[in-house]
Amino acid sequence: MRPAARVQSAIEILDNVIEAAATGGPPADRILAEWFRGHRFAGSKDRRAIRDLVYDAIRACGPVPESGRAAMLRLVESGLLPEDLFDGSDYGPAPIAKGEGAAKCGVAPDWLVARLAASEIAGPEADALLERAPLDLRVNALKASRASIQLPFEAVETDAPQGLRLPPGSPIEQDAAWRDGLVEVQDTGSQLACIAAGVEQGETVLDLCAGAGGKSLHLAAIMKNAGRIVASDIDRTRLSRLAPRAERAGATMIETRLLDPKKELEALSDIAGQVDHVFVDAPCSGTGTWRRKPEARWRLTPERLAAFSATQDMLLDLAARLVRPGGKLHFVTCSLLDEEGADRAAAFLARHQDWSAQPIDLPSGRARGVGRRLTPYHDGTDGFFIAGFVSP
Ligand SMILES: C[S@@+](CC[C@H](N)C(=O)[O-])C[C@H]1O[C@@H](n2cnc3c(N)ncnc32)[C@H](O)[C@@H]1O
Repeated sequence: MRPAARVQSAIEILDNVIEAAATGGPPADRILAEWFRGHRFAGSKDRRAIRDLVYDAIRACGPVPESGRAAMLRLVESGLLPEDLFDGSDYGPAPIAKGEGAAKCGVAPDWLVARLAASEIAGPEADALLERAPLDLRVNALKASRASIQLPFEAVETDAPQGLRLPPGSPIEQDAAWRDGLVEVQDTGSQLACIAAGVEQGETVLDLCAGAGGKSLHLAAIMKNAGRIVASDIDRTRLSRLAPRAERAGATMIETRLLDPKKELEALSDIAGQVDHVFVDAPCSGTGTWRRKPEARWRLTPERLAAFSATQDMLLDLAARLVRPGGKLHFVTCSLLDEEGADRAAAFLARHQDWSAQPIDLPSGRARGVGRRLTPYHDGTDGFFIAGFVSP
């Protein structure tokens, strides 16, 4: 494809990304994958170039752009794309009209920039939310160790005990080490959140919002497969991905429970008040993962954010009913907003005055309220908030 045709393709894809953000449609990576499936003539170099154009444009536009073309013009205005590619050629974009405006640049929509600033994420802390994320691995201690694993990529050790960082785009999923379950793709921040929980061998642990089990697998490795992990979620599709992953990883201690929304306690009533440690990796806005999903900031609204906070409160209260006397509860979100972090932890303690906060002992991050916060700028990880509580 000619460079101008690639730009026009990126414009069309961006139109779909913008529409999906407004209507709750698929994320950008799925829209790209679908477009490539329908346009087989695009070779691997075309695909890479188009993907880069789309993601560069998403990162460059703070508020939702009016159109894919306006988003692409933002790249021209910022000096990241030559103007002469808008040449009006066959399959290329029409020439830039006099006075035609580019979309607004910035970190996020204005309301969200203000909320981030109120949570002390501004300047370089805010800019770092849109950098490209590295590719982090966790060596699966059930099958291998960081000291002895051999990988065909240059890898550097991270702050997580079994963490490795590879050059972005390393095709790890084609490597035997990944296929045989010796390594898992897991951001360092996510690894540190599991380490911070301090689960121990022999315990009964509930991973209340387990999703596809990224953290359940890590908790099983920390516990050396000794004890019991109940992994629950309301999302059947995500939860169904856990069993094959656990098998690959050799994690034999995990059982899954599908929950009914609003009736979560019913499916967990047999372990209510008996769990040594409940881990709540709560659903959130994902402001800490914009490096991987930059279009997520176009999807968020003040109403959706308030709904996430309410769900987090509900899940924390539910978790408190499941923990045994003297047991522990850890609350984690991949958000940098206090309304999904320090404020939720403080509100929990205000509602449960007989519980106490447990300090988070980590080499990375900084104290935030009663918990700890990791940020892309300060820690080079996805953004996370982690708080711990002990039951009376
Ligand atoms: C941040 S994700 C979890 C990611 C997962 N722990 C991992 O490490 O891959 C949050 C999860 O919470 C789940 N969730 C949302 N509402 C829930 C509820 N009421 N009860 C349990 N899980 C819920 C979502 O389906 C989603 O999978």
